[in-house]
Amino acid sequence: MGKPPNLYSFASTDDLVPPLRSYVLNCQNAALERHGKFSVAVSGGSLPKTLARALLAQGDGSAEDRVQFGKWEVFFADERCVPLDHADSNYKLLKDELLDKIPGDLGRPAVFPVDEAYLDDVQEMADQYEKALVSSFAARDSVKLPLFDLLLLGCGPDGHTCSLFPNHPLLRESDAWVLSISDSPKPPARRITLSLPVVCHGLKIAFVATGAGKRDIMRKIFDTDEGHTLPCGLVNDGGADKVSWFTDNDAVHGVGFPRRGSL
Ligand SMILES: O=C(O)[C@H](O)[C@@H](O)[C@H](O)[C@H](O)COP(=O)(O)O
Repeated sequence: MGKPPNLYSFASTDDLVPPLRSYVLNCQNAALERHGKFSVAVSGGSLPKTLARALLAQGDGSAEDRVQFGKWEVFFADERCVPLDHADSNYKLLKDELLDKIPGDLGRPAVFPVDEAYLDDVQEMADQYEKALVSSFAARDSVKLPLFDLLLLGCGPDGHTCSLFPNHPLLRESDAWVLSISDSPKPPARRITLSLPVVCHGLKIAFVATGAGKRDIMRKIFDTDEGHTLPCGLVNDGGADKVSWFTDNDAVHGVGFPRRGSL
């Protein structure tokens, strides 16, 4: 097993937002230096709201603290098989919370939503999304797996992440980059998701988990053997010290796993 993941904990979500911004901007700046683009995959749930707070905040005016949205490529770590303007759509969530609020002078990200033409066929939707990734990544880097500069993920109360659920056969998928699921325990049932190997391959992988509702699952993920079998635990093990958790004290109350002091 590789090095342990980094667990950061802050007094509140308010206190988590500035370090999350610094972390994302460090990833952005390193990516821009490396290849002039910043490829990000984003989940749904509570993440887009917290992310928007971090990225739309007033910066300190320095070059390093500038969000260069015009150089971002935004993909979806998972998506629900619904129209893009549906209340359940992760694209709509991100658009409402963040994309529509980006000030013009920060540039417009290139955003890659799922193709609505395939709403009737979730497997085809996954295949088409994989094709979009192939065009963006394989064409650029001729890689076996897409290398996201950063994946921004949430953690469900059962330990799921993206639309990878505990004990689901999708966890064993090792070939496809994008998978379909028709029996998601969290509604809606039909979704697409990045595969576990793609998530773990990311250059940096960040989880944001806040609130007392996450306490039990955080203890399980970090302090028990069973935690290593849960999707979030599998990402911890597969991604090792590329993984960072941004949590508040409520979420990690009683967790024995050592926290890291600062970024
Ligand atoms: O579309 C989805 O359902 C999400 O991508 C899912 O994986 C989410 O990130 C977690 O369920 C955590 O959600 P919360 O942050 O709202 O707890």
